[in-house]
Amino acid sequence: MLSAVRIKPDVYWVGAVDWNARSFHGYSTEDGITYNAYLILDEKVTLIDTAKITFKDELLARISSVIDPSKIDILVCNHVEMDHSGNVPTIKELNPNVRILASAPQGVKGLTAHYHDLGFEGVKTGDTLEIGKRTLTFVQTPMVHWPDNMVTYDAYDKILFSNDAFGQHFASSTRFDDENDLGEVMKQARKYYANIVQPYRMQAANAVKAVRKLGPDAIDIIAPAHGVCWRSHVADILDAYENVYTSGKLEEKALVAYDSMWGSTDKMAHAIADGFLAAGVPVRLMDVKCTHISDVMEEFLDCKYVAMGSPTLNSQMMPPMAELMTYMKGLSPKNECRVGIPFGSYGWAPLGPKSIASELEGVGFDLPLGTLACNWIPDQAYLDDLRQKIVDLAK
Ligand SMILES: Cc1cc2nc3c(=O)[nH]c(=O)nc-3n(C[C@H](O)[C@H](O)[C@H](O)COP(=O)(O)O)c2cc1C
Repeated sequence: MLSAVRIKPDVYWVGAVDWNARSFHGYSTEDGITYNAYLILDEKVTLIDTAKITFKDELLARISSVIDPSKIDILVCNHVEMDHSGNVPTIKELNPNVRILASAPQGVKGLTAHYHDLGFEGVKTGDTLEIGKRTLTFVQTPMVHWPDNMVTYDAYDKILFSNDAFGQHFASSTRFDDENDLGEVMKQARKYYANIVQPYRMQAANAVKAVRKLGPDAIDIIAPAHGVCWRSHVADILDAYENVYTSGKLEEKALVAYDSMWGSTDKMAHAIADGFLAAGVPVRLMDVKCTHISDVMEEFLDCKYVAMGSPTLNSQMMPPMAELMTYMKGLSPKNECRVGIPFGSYGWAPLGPKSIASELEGVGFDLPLGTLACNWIPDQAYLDDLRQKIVDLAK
């Protein structure tokens, strides 16, 4: 039976677990997804967020295990995206008098565009709403991940309903960080940041500042809209957001991502990786034929050295590399300290590696070695020289 999960007295997780989701708008979700909604039983019964429309039955079954869903008085919509708002019309149908709150003006505008005018009410940063013994405080967090995003703080229970911030795509049968392998949860939190929140680094950093402002003892639980709730590792996830994800600090690490048709660019990739290892720099080598672009971007997040390689195919780079370049540009990882190493093989005109170079330059990379283009198949002397160039660069 699908039941609600109590996360504090009178506060329940009533979301849905999408065990089989393997792609979320192009992001690979090997561990599945959850759509988290939270129910607060107070004088005014309040629901925070809903779930994707296809999980209507699961959402309603979990709510029904504690209360008749038509008794929901207030629905707080922290984010317009349909994985959270998909069942807003469902709740409205069940109780036409429900008050539906979203950020002003973007949340109200966005919900109206998605579901027509259901009488949405706008709230702004610092606005509060008494629902009984609890008072909810709203803080707008624009662009974490859309312009409408906001978080809701419940000071009575010390819960921050953070929506996309601090989320992870991680389906599990338990609802808390400490009930799961922390390494796996942190890895998914990092991948989530790298693929969803990264373009809005400053806004995410501001959201963390707003959380810090609440004070060191203000939060028992961070309850995001995806993945598990942070209870035992609140400090760890705040620290990761502050000091790793949003800090812009780069580690002495290297990523080598590439494609190859006949093995020449692959040989170059291995020589580059060997060079980094010889210089004592940890490296990850990722052939994009067998590595998803969202995994490449997770690795990319705090790498100082980024080597990207492609042979030349019909005067272009290989399409899987072009896909990665487009995706990387969208995530706008501008960082003037990042070192780019474009490389690849060609037959008669090195346009594959050259177009990689111009894409890397376009996102602000420094290219100290220029474009490393090899005509046809690299021999051992070429590979030794390439390896040495990397050693010299990294040292
Ligand atoms: C379908 C095809 C199209 C190619 N088009 C070009 C091209 O437009 N310009 C060029 O310089 N080389 C071209 N080449 C040659 C490759 O770039 C060359 O074989 C290179 O060494 C392949 O590197 P790889 O072993 O890493 O795949 C082409 C090769 C193939 C198979």
